[in-house]
Amino acid sequence: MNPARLPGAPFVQYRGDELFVEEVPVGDLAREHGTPLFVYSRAAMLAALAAYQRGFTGRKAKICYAMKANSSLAILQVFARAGCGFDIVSGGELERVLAAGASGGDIIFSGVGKSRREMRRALEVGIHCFNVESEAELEVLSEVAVELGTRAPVSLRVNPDVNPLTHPYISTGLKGNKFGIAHKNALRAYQRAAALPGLRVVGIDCHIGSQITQVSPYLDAMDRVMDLVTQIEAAGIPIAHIDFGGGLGIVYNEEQPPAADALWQRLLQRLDARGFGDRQLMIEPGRSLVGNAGLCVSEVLYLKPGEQKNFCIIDAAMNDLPRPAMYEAFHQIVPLQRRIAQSAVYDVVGPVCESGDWIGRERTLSVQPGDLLAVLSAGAYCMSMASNYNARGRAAEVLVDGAQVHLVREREDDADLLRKEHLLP
Ligand SMILES: Cc1ncc(COP(=O)(O)O)c(C=O)c1O
Ligand SMILES: N[C@@H](CCCC[NH3+])C(=O)O
Repeated sequence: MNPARLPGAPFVQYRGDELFVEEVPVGDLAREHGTPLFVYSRAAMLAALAAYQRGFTGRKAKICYAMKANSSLAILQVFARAGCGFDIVSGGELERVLAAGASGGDIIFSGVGKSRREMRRALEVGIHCFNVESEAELEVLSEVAVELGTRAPVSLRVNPDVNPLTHPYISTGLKGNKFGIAHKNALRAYQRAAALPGLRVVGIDCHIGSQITQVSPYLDAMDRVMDLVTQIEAAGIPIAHIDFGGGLGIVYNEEQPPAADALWQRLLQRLDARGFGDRQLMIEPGRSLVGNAGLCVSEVLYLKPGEQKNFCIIDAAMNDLPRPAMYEAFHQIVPLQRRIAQSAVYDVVGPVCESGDWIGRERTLSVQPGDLLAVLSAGAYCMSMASNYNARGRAAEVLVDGAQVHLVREREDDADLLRKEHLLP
């Protein structure tokens, strides 16, 4: 049966009719570790990173993995060991990335709602900079830094009002979004930052959205950021680095996003043409580094013919794979063992008590109860958004490295779920 390779799943392929991740049959992993089970390919992550590194050859650039995409410790370790920095959005992410071996100087801190406690801790560990998202946050950060007798390095996240041409829930750089400081107020905010006693301006930042599959929104945002840098520097405030955020899309179905190196070739041409090519650059990719490197294995529990539809009920659910419920997102679903047998059209759903608990709609599958399925492109925004809804423990995770398998997260059991709660007297 062909094709052996699956679109959007590098390092995942059929050998004969059996699905492998790198050198390992995925079915063996499910039998050993149970389901639902996330499986990641280390080689796929490093290949995705290498595309960015190629794109920046000969440039001053720092790749800061946006760890919200997948903050499992082993994945952070892979990127830390490969020399990445990290984009974080909470004190929890800060502690995780430090635990995985990153150092403070490799970390940038984004997010609209940083608390004083989070700011203090980030200053104590010497992070590279705060991406500040409002004028009010500038004031608070300055106060916290003064209390600690230091100056906080800041980069202001500007909202360029550019449409990233993606799902509205994951657009962040439009006027109506909560993120960043409006383009028209940015100069004023920089002047305020430069005057505050606890701040040191180091850069400018912008991130317009996620799962972007076209180059033009990046070019538009870049133009607006470069216009601003010119204005801010004319006002006497030097900008040491420019951060263009993340957002590059991946293949879930039939998308055709540019490769990271091709995208950056285009963007660097524009930067060079405008005389900004020798600046220190930063980027914050998340999904494009891990999304296609992971899959989730699930067992078929029941087949349920309905009046209007057939349902294929699997043991993974919206608490494990929230993207379909949240964004009507598409993930490919393939069998671990291909077979020539009669197929039918199913809605693939989980056991959670919500009609929104579906993983795939109208999929043609040849399945029986007990079969194993793989939900592809599940490396980003799946485990990191997983929940315990319906008192379901979160899945286990394994990382495949060639023929080696590492269990990197154990399955949460019922005792784990009860641990932090107290009965009334
Ligand atoms: C500030 C910031 N940087 C980086 C990212 C990473 O985005 P993506 O996973 O689309 O690359 C996000 C998420 O959209 C973000 O909010
Ligand atoms: N969680 C979103 C991406 C959000 C990006 C964070 N700003 C997704 O799965 O597509």
